[in-house]
Amino acid sequence: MSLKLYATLGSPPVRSTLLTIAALGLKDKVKLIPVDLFNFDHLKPEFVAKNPLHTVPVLEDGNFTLWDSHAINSYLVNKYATDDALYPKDIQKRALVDSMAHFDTGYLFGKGVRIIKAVFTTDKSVNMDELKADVRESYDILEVILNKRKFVAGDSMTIADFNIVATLSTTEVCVPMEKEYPSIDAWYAKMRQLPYYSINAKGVEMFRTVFSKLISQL
Ligand SMILES: N[C@@H](CCC(=O)N[C@@H](CS)C(=O)NCC(=O)O)C(=O)O
Repeated sequence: MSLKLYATLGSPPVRSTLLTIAALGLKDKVKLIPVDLFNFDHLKPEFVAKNPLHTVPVLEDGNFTLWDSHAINSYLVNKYATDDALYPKDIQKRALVDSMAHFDTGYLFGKGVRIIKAVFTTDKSVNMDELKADVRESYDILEVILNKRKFVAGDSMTIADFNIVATLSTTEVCVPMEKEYPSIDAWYAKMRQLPYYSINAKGVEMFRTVFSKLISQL
């Protein structure tokens, strides 16, 4: 096994993959290659050759290269897990996991990252109130989903929970929740109890430090 992950801990998608790696017990088998977004490592030709989207995370498994945390996480479970709990083989259960991956990409992370990009590039042209309202709408949607399920894609924890917890804990830094979300809170408490949750918590604190400094300059 020769696994490499191109990563930076501040990134929510990277953290979802690190949570997946921890859950699978692969931590000691994956070599982390740091990608410094502030140094524009991700725009260097050698990185763009691996991932034309120039995003982290990127996984290399031998000669196989894969980008996008959702694809990486499902690949890791498919290839290395001893059971299918984190990405069920049952077609309908798996479809629910996939639907939450798309919710992350299109809504929660998709909306939140627009704020993050604006702050990190000191782009003053965006309408921050509109962007924040979009993220808050995603919180409302997530509350409705979690009102009916114990975990984001059903009654047991899957890789979708790793994506959503990594994203939500980050968007919360940029867009604090303004009302009560009892179902999100109950789910969040379960996720925080994971023995390896500190991987995410550490990255969120790194993100908070940088974000707070930059937002004060915007
Ligand atoms: N859908 C992708 C999103 C990855 C993503 O946008 N990563 C950000 C860091 S949080 C990034 O690398 N941005 C650099 C860029 O867009 O050039 C995934 O889940 O991996």
